[in-house]
Amino acid sequence: MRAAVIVFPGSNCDRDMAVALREATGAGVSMVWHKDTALPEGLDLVALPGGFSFGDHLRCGAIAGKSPIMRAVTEFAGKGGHVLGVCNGFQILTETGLLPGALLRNGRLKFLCKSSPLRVGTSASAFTNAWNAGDIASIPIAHHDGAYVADEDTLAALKGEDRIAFTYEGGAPNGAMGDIAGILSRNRRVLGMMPHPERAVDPAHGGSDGRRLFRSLFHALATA
Ligand SMILES: NC(=O)CC[C@H](N)C(=O)O
Repeated sequence: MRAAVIVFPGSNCDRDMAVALREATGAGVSMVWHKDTALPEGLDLVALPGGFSFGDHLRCGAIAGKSPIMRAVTEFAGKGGHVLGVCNGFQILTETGLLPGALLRNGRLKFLCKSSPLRVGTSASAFTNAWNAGDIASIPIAHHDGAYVADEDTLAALKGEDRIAFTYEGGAPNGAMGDIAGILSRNRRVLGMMPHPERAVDPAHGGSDGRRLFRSLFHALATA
């Protein structure tokens, strides 16, 4: 399996993502600078990591969404490539239109940094196949703009097409509509999620529930 992690100025979870991918899937991981215009050949996955790209200026992910590499990422996704966006990565995916909706300021206007119980909405994706729908996973959140919003038609489509990958169990701490924590694209190959699975891959992290997401990717994408 071959993966690339895109690095923006202000990314702070890029190396954690690379370590999680290497350790939990055995993937070869390339770090790709946002000013690059092409991705390495033969990739199975592109990961957009969490952080504070461009200092969250304008809106979280807005400037990163216009980075030169995002054209190549959009092309990769257009050809059916798998893309994982975590936290700031999810914000970048909505800014580029690879996923619908937007992430707004948390309901109580506070930065939230804590472990968060999630309910798995579907096992039918490369990112979630190691869970059963309805399973509970504890994965940390760390964001100030995590309130997912979308119009009613989009919310109905996400629900009707089984594209809600994760919801916050017991209610969204950030005010997200439908308690949505993560969603899939229509072809199910792009996942955006606010919680950080790469921060929960080793018991030393305080929990390893996030490892299942990487094991899912391994099952779905590792060929050798
Ligand atoms: N951990 C992150 O990726 C944070 C994303 C963004 N800077 C926010 O605070 O909402």
